[in-house]
Amino acid sequence: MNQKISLKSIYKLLLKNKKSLIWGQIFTVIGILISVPIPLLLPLLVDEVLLNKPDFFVNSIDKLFGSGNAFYYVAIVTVVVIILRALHFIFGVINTKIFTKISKIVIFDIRVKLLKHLQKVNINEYESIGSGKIAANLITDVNTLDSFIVNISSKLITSTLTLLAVGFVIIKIDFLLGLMILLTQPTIAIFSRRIAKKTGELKKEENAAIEAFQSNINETLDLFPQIKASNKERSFFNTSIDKAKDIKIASNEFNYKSVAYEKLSYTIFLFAFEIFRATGLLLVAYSDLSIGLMFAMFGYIWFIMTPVQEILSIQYSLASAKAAISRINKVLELNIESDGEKELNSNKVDIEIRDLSFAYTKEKNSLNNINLKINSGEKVAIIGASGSGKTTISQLIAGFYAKKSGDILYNNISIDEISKKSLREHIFLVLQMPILFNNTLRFNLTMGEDIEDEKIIEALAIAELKEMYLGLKDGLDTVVGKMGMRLSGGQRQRLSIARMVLANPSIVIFDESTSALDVHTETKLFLNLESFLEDKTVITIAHRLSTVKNASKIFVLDDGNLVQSGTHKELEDETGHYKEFVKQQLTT
Ligand SMILES: Nc1ncnc2c1ncn2[C@@H]1O[C@H](COP(=O)(O)OP(=O)(O)OP(=O)(O)O)[C@@H](O)[C@H]1O
Repeated sequence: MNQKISLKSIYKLLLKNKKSLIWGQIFTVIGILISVPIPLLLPLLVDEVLLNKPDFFVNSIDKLFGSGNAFYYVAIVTVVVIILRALHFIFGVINTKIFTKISKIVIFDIRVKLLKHLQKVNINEYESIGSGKIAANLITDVNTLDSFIVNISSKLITSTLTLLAVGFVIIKIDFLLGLMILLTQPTIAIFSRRIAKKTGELKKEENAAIEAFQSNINETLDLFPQIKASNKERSFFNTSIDKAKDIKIASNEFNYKSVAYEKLSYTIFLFAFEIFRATGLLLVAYSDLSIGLMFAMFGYIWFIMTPVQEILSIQYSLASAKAAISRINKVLELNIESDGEKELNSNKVDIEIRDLSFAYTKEKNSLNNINLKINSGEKVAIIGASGSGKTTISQLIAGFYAKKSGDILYNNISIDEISKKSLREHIFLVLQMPILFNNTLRFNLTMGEDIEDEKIIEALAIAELKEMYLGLKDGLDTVVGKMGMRLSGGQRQRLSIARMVLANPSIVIFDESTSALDVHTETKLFLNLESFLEDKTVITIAHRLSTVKNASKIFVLDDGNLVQSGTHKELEDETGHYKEFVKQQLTT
């Protein structure tokens, strides 16, 4: 079972980069030590130079470089401040580089973990979440974790230490004003956050309106020909106009209110700032706070804004990280495909299905207690009404879905004990609607395997595609388009058959794989395939009597149950579904 992720496991992943983490923290502390005195330096010159009360700075400069006039002292301290700011910038960059790198390593580990898990997930489990959500987990949720990791690994420690250092300095300068600033700033920051949350809700509403419009317009444009054909363009476009109207309302609300809220929180900060300034002035007037230190205090009010905001933002970042972790874990919780170790060593594979049941959902079984045998080299057919379970049984034989109960045996080895890789090397499922990659014809035929062009063209000829291939300017390098859009349904089916020829499996399952072909092409195709399929086991799911008739065994499914089996001759006179099927075919 794949281990889920948690804050603890992320912490452990972070600790894997201990050395970098320690270096990062050392640079953090150096950066703080450099930055905290900055707001103090120039304001102190007010007292020491302008008000002529030389103290630590003037005395130190005199001792080190000799004495001078006001310009001389101000120039030296300004140069020092600029150097300190430059150093702070450099350490900040180094810090960001270290922590970003650590975070990217951790995030990469999480993505690999997810991808490795997905690779082994059961198809039915995978379908329960859907590709859209899985992609969102891999991209958005992992990105949320990324910013969380950067926040906790760098900002949390930097901000806390900065706040402690500044807190110490301002309380030391003046206890009352220092305490006031330390208590008021977070209160204002919390208030601003609340306001930001409201803005966030308005933004969400705007986004929802945009998404609704986007999905509506996408569908309308995708289905435009059908909409036109049913003379419904006016009603569809009116719905789009309504959705556009929703954007207008939501956008208007968000845009003006977000600016108003932002200005409100800034104004409240300015109120507090003015109160601090007034307190500072009074402290200068009625106590021993110097004018220079008062200015320094004003500087620290601005200075601590960032760390306070950052510490508060971690709380939100933590909440979104927790939500992202739980969504990512939903993917990691998906059951993985059972995989055995036994290999199918022979090209002759007998299949036996024993008491097999399967369900896509909890409510209903799609297959009930199926028992059947298919010997190596046999050509069998499966028929049944739509939804009777034909595709399901073929997918189970090919090992795509996990059975609910019973067993499938290949040369007497249970499906649970066989390696899925070995099983799929022996079985090829030719689907009715093959999915193609937005890649070249060559890639779609070989799936990236290195196969000589001659062999590929031979397979195309067997699949009755040579003529189409000869007409392609770029030959095998022609891009067939997303989902094979540039090929007709019949060409896609034949391409899948050519893929099967190249894969050369022992068992071939045709799941209505020639349904889009005309009878003439279908006949030619099966004539071409005859010698290729001679020694192979062939399971054909078909609706046409002509395809089924010559099978050595016909299995008839009805609502997930195997209701009849035998040859055409045996079944045609037997009362039951097959007789009905033959009658229906003859009348149509
Ligand atoms: N991915 C799925 N999730 C949930 N139910 C499914 C899924 N695929 C098929 N089913 C259901 O399982 C039952 C059997 O479907 P299956 O596709 O095997 O039928 P079929 O005989 O191949 O039908 P058709 O001839 O129309 O292709 C149906 O009731 C169908 O609705």
